[in-house]
Amino acid sequence: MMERKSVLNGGSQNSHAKDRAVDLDSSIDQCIQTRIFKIIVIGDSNVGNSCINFCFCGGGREDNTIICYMTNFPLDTLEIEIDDLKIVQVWDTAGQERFRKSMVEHYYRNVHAVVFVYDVTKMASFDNLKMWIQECNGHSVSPLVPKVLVGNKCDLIDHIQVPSNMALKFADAHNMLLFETSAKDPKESQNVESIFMCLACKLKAQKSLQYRDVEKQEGKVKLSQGPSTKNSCPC
Ligand SMILES: Nc1nc2c(ncn2[C@@H]2O[C@H](COP(=O)(O)OP(=O)(O)OP(=O)(O)O)[C@@H](O)[C@H]2O)c(=O)[nH]1
Repeated sequence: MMERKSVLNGGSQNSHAKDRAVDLDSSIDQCIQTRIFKIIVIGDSNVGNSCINFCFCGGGREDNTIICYMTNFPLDTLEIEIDDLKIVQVWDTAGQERFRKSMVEHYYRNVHAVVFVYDVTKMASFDNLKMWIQECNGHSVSPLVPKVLVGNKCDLIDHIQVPSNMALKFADAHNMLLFETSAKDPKESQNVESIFMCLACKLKAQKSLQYRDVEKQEGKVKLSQGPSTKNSCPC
């Protein structure tokens, strides 16, 4: 919260001045609250990117701390609000290669977090992760940008080709957390949620750091976040 004392002190100020000060405060607060993060979901066509997004968005959430809605053009976009964060998640549409290539620059620009997805029943989709990581790095996505690895379709237990320990090794080597999920099995939907909650946590932590930087640089406008009272980070 922004410190308000310096603006509101001075008993002779009339109520209009106070109202203006409060307006200023709330517009700054609003500015903070609508900070937008862009998360991209990358992986071979058919691994389940869209289903994962839909599962998270439409998965029958009982609380109302997360609000999400989708648009379809030019890319599918999912907006998620978590506490005071607004997260924008964008993913490839229908695996259309021609479309993807023409949008690729736009896709990677100003990204805040990356989710790499493979299909646990298709070794090729796991092998191709190297190519996706290369493409991501080739578009100057900073190593500091949080990245997670998701093995989807783990409900198809009789068809699993990518063993967990192999995926874990890969995730470790690339400094990522691994989530094994199913966008189809409701019992696994918690894991889908954990992916985005984990990223939200990381992004929130980064945001706190940025606030402290502002605090240091600008003595007058003091932006700081109080310590979190509950830790809902699943990672
Ligand atoms: N069994 C199972 N099927 C899944 C799962 N997730 C997705 N699918 C199915 O896999 C197929 C592809 O899912 P999509 O979400 O469209 O995959 P995508 O990665 O978005 O594919 P593109 O749109 O081509 O990029 C669909 O038939 C889904 O129903 C899962 O967790 N388990």
